[in-house]
Amino acid sequence: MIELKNVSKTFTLHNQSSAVIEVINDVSFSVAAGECVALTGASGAGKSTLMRMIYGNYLTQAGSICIGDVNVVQAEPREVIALRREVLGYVSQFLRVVPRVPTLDVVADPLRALGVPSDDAQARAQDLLTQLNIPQRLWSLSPTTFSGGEQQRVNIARGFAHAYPAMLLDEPTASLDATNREVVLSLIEEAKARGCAIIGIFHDESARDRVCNREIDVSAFTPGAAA
Ligand SMILES: Nc1ncnc2c1ncn2[C@@H]1O[C@H](COP(=O)(O)OP(=O)(O)OP(=O)(O)O)[C@@H](O)[C@H]1O
Repeated sequence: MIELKNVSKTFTLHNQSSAVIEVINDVSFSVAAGECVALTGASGAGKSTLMRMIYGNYLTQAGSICIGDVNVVQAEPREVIALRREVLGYVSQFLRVVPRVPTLDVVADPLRALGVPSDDAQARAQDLLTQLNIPQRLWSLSPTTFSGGEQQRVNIARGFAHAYPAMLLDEPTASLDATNREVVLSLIEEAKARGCAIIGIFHDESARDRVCNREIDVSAFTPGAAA
């Protein structure tokens, strides 16, 4: 479902004498439907950079990154937008929302964008918010004033609303209490069971051991670090 072939990345710092930093050199791996793969490696190894490349936020200088039949490296912006709407979900650590949109709509909107009837989208959003212990009195409010943990849970609810065939998870259990961490791990297990291919960064080792089928140590592809 997700296939990286000979992927490399450099950053050029235009404001610092055009210094070129090589971050990732020649990564190849694939993730099958129903599999969860953890990206590991020391801080600065390039885990987040690789996730952003897969999501199409960062340019990739060499190689191919295929999600289904779309190569993100060469895709047109409109193809990347369609891919993100239908195929590739991304749960980052932080919620980014339009101000004044109620929490229920924040969670239901990805489904409505896919043409799911509004009532069904709302029912799914209510179910996820209930599972993630967001009190009903907060559903009609914008999450912009919510606590950090509440915002993270709204973000997870939104990320899991649609049954994406592939997902990227950046520290999905960070700063959650034990009860909500358990809910998130169950959502990941459910996604795997329905065939979702997942790549995640998990600093929480026991979470990683529980949901991930294997690990890829990104430091092995960091120029200079492997020596
Ligand atoms: N936009 C950028 N411009 C220049 N260099 C960058 C940029 N983003 C990341 N880097 C560099 O790429 C390297 C990898 O960073 P990255 O954030 O991917 O590491 P990481 O493995 O996710 O680290 P952590 O576990 O600390 O989050 C670092 O040396 C970082 O300074």
